[in-house]
Amino acid sequence: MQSWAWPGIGVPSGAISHPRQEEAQAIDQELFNEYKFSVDQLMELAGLSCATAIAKAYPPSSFTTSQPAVLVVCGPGNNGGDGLVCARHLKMFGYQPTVYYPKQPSKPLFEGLTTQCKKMDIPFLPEFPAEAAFIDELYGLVVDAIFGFSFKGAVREPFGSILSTLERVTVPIASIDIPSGWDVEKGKADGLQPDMLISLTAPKKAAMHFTGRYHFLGGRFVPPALQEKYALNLPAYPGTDCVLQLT
Ligand SMILES: NC(=O)C1=CN([C@@H]2O[C@H](COP(=O)(O)OP(=O)(O)OC[C@H]3O[C@@H](n4cnc5c(N)ncnc54)[C@H](OP(=O)(O)O)[C@@H]3O)[C@@H](O)[C@H]2O)[C@H](O)CC1
Ligand SMILES: [K+]
Repeated sequence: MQSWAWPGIGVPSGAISHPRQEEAQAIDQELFNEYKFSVDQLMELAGLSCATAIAKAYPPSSFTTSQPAVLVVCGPGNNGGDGLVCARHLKMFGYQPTVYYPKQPSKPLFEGLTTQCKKMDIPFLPEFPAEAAFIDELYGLVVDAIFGFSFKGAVREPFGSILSTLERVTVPIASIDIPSGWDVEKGKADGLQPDMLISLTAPKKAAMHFTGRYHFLGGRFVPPALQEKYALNLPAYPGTDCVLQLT
């Protein structure tokens, strides 16, 4: 299909920008404070982008498990919220998602997203599988929605153990925004090495260290003036698509 841009968004001639951690957080804050988006709005678009990118890279027919079973691991912040939205859309798309959500914030946004998933018969695991082999046996894909662009420092439990198990799984991992455990700018050579990365808004600096097969851009909600202010130089999304394959 031919690519075209919405009026007002030029097709950039240079390379896509890779914001640093502080820039990514500043863009996020500006979307909320200056542009008056609500978190729920952007999270819905972010999570839908993730489910859409996953459906493009891993259609249900590509699964070798008896069902297109997906384990979605959610962290305590907004990256985890994107994971919950992604799980709900995956279910709508015909996948069988299961969620693991060990640190559930008592905030209406996350409680609402959790209820929505449960009412769609998406199971929540009470414990994380102890062995990577169990994950390989039961699921054809893992969605990593543990940490996004606010991750800092050494990983604290229970996420350290979860990440060390995920580092040993052999089924593909799709990371939302940042591979969890990675420094947002420097990456982590001995950390999780996902097969897919879905960068939201713009790929963060760490994305330059991504070596997996599929890199998608999602979160098609950044107004042109904000793209220009931060010189994001985003490529044009194809037609009305909410995702764009970068590699
Ligand atoms: N503009 C956009 O593109 C949008 C992106 N979205 C998604 O939001 C995340 C960023 O969300 P945020 O809530 O700011 O942060 P995180 O999800 O990355 O993580 C915050 C929580 O993680 C805990 N944390 C941080 N470091 C560690 C660590 N070393 N060990 C354990 N836990 C850690 C932190 O805990 P605290 O105790 O420090 O509070 C937080 O609980 C972005 O990446 C996108 O995925 C939005 O959905 C929409 C807009
Ligand atoms: K992540």
